[in-house]
Amino acid sequence: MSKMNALNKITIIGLGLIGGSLGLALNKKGQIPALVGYDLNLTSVQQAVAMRAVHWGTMSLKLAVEDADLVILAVPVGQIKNTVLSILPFLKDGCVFFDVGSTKESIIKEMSRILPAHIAFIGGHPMAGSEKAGISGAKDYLFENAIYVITPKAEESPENLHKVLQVIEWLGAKPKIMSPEVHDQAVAGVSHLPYLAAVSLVQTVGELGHKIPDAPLLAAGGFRDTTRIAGGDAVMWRDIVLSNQENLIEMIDAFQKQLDQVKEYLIKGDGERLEELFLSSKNLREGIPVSYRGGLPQIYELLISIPDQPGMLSLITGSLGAAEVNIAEIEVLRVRENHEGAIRLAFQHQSDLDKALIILREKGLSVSLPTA
Ligand SMILES: NC(=O)c1ccc[n+]([C@@H]2O[C@H](COP(=O)([O-])OP(=O)(O)OC[C@H]3O[C@@H](n4cnc5c(N)ncnc54)[C@H](O)[C@@H]3O)[C@@H](O)[C@H]2O)c1
Ligand SMILES: O=C(O)C(=O)C[C@]1(C(=O)O)C=C[C@@H](O)C=C1
Repeated sequence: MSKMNALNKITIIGLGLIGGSLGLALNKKGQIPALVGYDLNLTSVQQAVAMRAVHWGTMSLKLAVEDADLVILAVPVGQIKNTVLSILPFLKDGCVFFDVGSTKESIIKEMSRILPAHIAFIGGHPMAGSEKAGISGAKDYLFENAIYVITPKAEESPENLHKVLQVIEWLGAKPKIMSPEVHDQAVAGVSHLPYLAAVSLVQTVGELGHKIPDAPLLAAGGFRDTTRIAGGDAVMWRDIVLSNQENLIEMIDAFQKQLDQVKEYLIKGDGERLEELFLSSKNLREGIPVSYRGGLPQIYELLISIPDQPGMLSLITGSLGAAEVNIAEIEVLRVRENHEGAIRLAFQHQSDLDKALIILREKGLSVSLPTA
C-alpha cells in the first residue's frame, strides 16, 4: 500500500459483536499502527481493550476519530446517521467511513445527503454473525471465508476502494461488490426473512405451550437449528427490518405462498407432490456452498456411534488429548436411555481428523465421516 493510501489509524465505533470481532481480527493481523475503539457503553470499551480488540479505547468521539484514515461504523442501523453527524466535525480530509450495517439502500441515500465531498462513505456488510449481542461473543475468526458485501458509488476513488478491500483481506473475508438495492433485495430473502420465520416459529410454539405445557420440552435439534437466530438482539433486528420494509414484505408474501402451497397438498393428502417438494428443497439446499459456514472457518468432522454406558465421552476426549489431537467442537447427538447415541467431533485441520480416525478405531469405536 502506498503512503498516500496508508491505514495508520483505524477507529471502530460500536464495540459489540461485530465491532469487537473486526477489532480482534485486525489486531491479530498486526498491520495497523493505531487501532482505536469507541462505544457509548464504558464497559464495552474496557472489555475491548482487555480483550485486545483495540489498542486503546475512549469515550471521547473527538479523540477516537481525529486523524483516523478509516472509521468503521459497527452500531445498529438506526444509529448510523446520528453517529456520522456527531463525528463529522473531527475528521481529517480524506477519511473514509465504512459501515457494517445489515441494510444498505437507505443508509447510502442518507449519507449522500449529509456528507461533504471530502469525506467518503463506502457501504459494507459482512455476511457473518451470530445471535449473541455484545463484545463477549466477539471472535477473531468470525469473518474468515465469509462474503463481505461492499456497495461503493460508481465514481468512488480507487484509493478509497483499496482501503476497504485491504481491510476485508486482513479479515480473511471475500469481497463482493453489489448495488445497495440488489443487496437489500437479496438479504431480505437470505437473512431477514429467516429471522422473521424463526420469530414466528418461536411464537407459534409459545402459543402451543399454552395448550400443551409439555410441548416446548419436546423441542429437539430441528427446532433449535431453525430458531437459533430468534435469540438475536431485538433493537438490532427492529432497525434492520424497518430499513428493509418493502423488500421484506415482498419476501413474506412469497413465503406465505409457499406455506399455502404445502397446506393445500396436506389438505389433499397429496403425498406425491409433498415428496417432490421436499426432494427439490433438499437438492436446492445441498446446492448452497458448504465450504462457507456462516463465517466460521472450514472444519473437519467425524461421527462416533457410542453405546449408552458411562465413561464413553472421557474415553474419547482422553485418548485424543493424550495424542495431542485438538478437538474444535464436540456435540452429543441422539442420546436416549438404553439406546446407542452419537457424538460429533470437529477439528480445525485435516491432519487432526486423520489421527482421530485411527486412534478412535483402535479403541474399538465405530467412527464414520458425515455425508455432505
Ligand atoms: N449480529 C450480526 O449477526 C450482524 C452481522 C452483520 C452485520 N451486523 C450489523 O452490525 C451492526 C452491529 O451489530 P452487532 O451485532 O455488533 O450489535 P451489538 O449489539 O453486539 O453491538 C452494538 C454496539 O454498538 C454500541 N452502540 C450503540 N449505539 C451506539 C452509538 N450511537 N455510538 C456508539 N456506540 C453505540 C452498543 O453499545 C454496542 O456495544 C448492526 O448495524 C448490524 O446490523 C450484525
Ligand atoms: O447468526 C448468523 O450465523 C449470521 O450469519 C447472522 C446474520 C444472518 O443470519 O444473515 C444476521 C444478520 C446479518 O446482517 C448478517 C448475518
